[in-house]
Amino acid sequence: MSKAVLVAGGAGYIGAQTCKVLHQSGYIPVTLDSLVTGHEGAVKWGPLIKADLRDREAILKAIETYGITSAIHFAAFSLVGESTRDPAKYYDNNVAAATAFTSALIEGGVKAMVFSSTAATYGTPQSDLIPETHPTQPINPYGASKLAFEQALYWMGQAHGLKHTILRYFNAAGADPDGEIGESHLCETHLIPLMCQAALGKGKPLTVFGTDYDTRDGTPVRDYIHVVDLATAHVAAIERLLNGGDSQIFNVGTGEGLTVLEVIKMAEKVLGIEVPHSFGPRREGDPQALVADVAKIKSMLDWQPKYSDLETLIRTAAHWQKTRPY
Ligand SMILES: NC(=O)c1ccc[n+]([C@@H]2O[C@H](COP(=O)([O-])OP(=O)(O)OC[C@H]3O[C@@H](n4cnc5c(N)ncnc54)[C@H](O)[C@@H]3O)[C@@H](O)[C@H]2O)c1
Ligand SMILES: O=c1ccn([C@@H]2O[C@H](COP(=O)(O)OP(=O)(O)O[C@H]3O[C@H](CO)[C@@H](O)[C@H](O)[C@H]3O)[C@@H](O)[C@H]2O)c(=O)[nH]1
Repeated sequence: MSKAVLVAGGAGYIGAQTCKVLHQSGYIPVTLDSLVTGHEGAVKWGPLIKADLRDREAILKAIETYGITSAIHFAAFSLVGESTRDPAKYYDNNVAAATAFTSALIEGGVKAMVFSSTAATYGTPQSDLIPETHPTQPINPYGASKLAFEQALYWMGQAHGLKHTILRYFNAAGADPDGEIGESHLCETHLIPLMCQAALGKGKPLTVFGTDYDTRDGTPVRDYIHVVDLATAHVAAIERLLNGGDSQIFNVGTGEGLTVLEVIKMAEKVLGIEVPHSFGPRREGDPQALVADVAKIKSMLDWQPKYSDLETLIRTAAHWQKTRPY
């Protein structure tokens, strides 16, 4: 069994962390990334091939050079707001380029693939906990593009025998506990990094988007999952496929929901500093609550979150924001 895994998007936030955990688990992560939103400095645990998802020749050459038999696909655009303004950009990269990438993998004889999907495929939740069987009715082009590729992958798997695991992440957060890598998006929209930047005086005061939701304190509820726990879920998923496992969809979250104000209060306690914030209107497209039902991944992948308590999420995210080299 080859130990080399092709990681498309390995220079990004979640991809780089997964490369680190792959390396710690005895694999060789081979990153394929155009660096459109990623960072060369985040690729530390294996080679970097600077190429686009559509670069068939580069993909086939990588497969041959490193003896690759499995891949993880992180490379995508993922800004919900931008997707509503420019849906074609999202279908082009997240569906068309992803399909070209997968075709090249199949041509090169790759038999196993893990794909980064999202809770945004579900749309407005119809239950407190969202199981994988929940209806998928995305309410923005980003979620729709991820769902469209899930479906393309299903049919390509049926036609060509490509076994795949779809991981639907809830809210990725936190940073490498060793401080080597972390979240560094040029256009940052996520709560936890923006909150840490505000607290550390490195960014604008935070605006809390909406206080009139039907939740404990009026602010939206999310299921925050530490990036290291996400990374270990990918390694478990690839190992299951390499050991003959069938194609499956898994939620990746904690099963616990936290409001925006609970996150801010914990940050003030953990960091011992005030988070400057004000209250604004709801952000368009934000669902009231998104919390994963994680029974399936816990039983079938034998996976448990270890770093996703709110204190560790905030400590690691804040440490990264204080010291980050990129
Ligand atoms: N961050 C979250 O909370 C979250 C939640 C659910 C799902 N996801 C999914 O996880 C994946 C990774 O997210 P992230 O936050 O690490 O994003 P990121 O922007 O940090 O990483 C994406 C990486 O893919 C690369 N890339 C994009 N398009 C490419 C292309 N056509 N060819 C080659 N490389 C390309 C970028 O340069 C970047 O390094 C995405 O697919 C995203 O949709 C993220
Ligand atoms: O400046 C900010 C930023 C965010 N929020 C709130 O914080 C929560 C979390 O927001 P954010 O960190 O932007 O994440 P989400 O919008 O929930 O989306 C993330 O989580 C989804 C799955 O749950 C993924 O599909 C997306 O890719 C990923 O960005 C939401 O209630 C926002 O309204 C604020 O109040 N102020």
